[in-house]
Amino acid sequence: MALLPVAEALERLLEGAAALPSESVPLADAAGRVLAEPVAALRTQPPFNASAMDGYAVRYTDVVSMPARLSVIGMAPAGRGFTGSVGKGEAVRIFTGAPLPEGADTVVIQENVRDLGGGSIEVIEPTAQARNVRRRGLDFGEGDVLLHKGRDLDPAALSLAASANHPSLNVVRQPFVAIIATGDELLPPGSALGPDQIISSNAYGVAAVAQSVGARALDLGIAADRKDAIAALVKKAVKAGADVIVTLGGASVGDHDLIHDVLTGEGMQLDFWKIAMRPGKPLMFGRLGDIRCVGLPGNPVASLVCSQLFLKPLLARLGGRPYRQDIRTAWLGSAMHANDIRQDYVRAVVREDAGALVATPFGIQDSSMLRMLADANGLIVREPYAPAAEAGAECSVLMLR
Ligand SMILES: Nc1nc2c(c(=O)[nH]1)N[C@H]1C(S)=C(S)[C@@H](COP(=O)(O)OP(=O)(O)OC[C@H]3O[C@@H](n4cnc5c(N)ncnc54)[C@H](O)[C@@H]3O)O[C@H]1N2
Ligand code: MOO
Repeated sequence: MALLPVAEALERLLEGAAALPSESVPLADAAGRVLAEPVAALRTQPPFNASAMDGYAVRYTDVVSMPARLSVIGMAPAGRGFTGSVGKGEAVRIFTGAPLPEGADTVVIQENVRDLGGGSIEVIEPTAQARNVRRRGLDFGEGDVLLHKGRDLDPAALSLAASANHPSLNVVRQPFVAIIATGDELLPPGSALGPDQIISSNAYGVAAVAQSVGARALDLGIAADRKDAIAALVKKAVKAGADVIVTLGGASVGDHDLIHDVLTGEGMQLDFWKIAMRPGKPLMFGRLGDIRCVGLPGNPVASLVCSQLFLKPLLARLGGRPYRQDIRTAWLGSAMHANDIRQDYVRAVVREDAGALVATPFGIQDSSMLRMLADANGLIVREPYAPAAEAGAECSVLMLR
């Protein structure tokens, strides 16, 4: 099978990927979710003309000339408005958030009032009409559309929805990813390893990639290099309701690379397998009914770079989130060789130098080397057959952090 260009692979992987159906969640569980529909206000806020300060509700015409002596006829704390009316020469003691009593149109802050005792006050500083009053509906009116479909429910959006009297919200269902590692050589972190064994590391990074775009990840553990063992975990993923099944390893051409056979045996229709990319050549993609199957290469760096380039945009789409890779222009910090047929993603340190970005690739790029990926903050993207480039030449960098 010819190697598929990266852009075409991404296009095929994203084909038909749209926001999943909505579900209603209580506000307390809605942080970070994506609105499936607009949110309109179920009430007006504030619902009445309200005092913005602690002080005295007065008639402006009474406090035009200073000092102005007024008699206090009642009290209006927040939550318990004064039911009478403020007449000429009268004031009501009022607190922040309380409804402005009938008759009054202005609030004088208490710092500008002298208490004369016996229910009398003297206003000693001039004020403006309607000062310290929040008009009814200042924030929003009933029926106003406050939040649009697709809005990420950040702190302000959540408090606004609560204030608009929504106890729950319709949000896009979170994409659910099941992750299956494969390989006889793999054991989970914390294991006592035999001489031929290594730690299964990929699932942790891949799950974090999924979570970074709001997906839920279920790590189904490690299947031995046997078709029945892998098939059992694939069945488990299907039963769990996965939207996406991610397999790790076994995607290449070796005798123990069984993923393709197992997935097609379970009913997957293969879309593509093997792409013109480094790292990540053996990437596989297919559909098992509505479930998308992404076969990531086993090499740890290939697993994570493919997750960044393919899994992240796919899950973002399914989750109703816009997503764009952060690609910037930089100068090369050191020379690079001519490239071959595979689009290259080269681990690099990107730093700012006199207002410009300089990207310096690491000398070794073996796709087993995780430490260098963790040290890198960007990937220099080199087109297939890019000619050799000198230090100082312009390049594209996909920022990782
Ligand atoms: N003859 C060929 N051999 C290989 C080719 C090829 O085109 N022809 N492609 C190479 C490339 S490129 C890659 S990438 C790897 C990927 O192969 P697989 O997807 O089949 O991965 P495995 O063989 O299962 O494992 C490769 C490597 O990664 C380690 N591994 C696997 N899973 C995990 C995990 N969950 N956590 C940590 N490390 C993992 C595994 O132990 C191997 O060392 O194939 C090349 N070969
Ligand atoms: O794609 Mo592989 O990751 O080049 O080693």
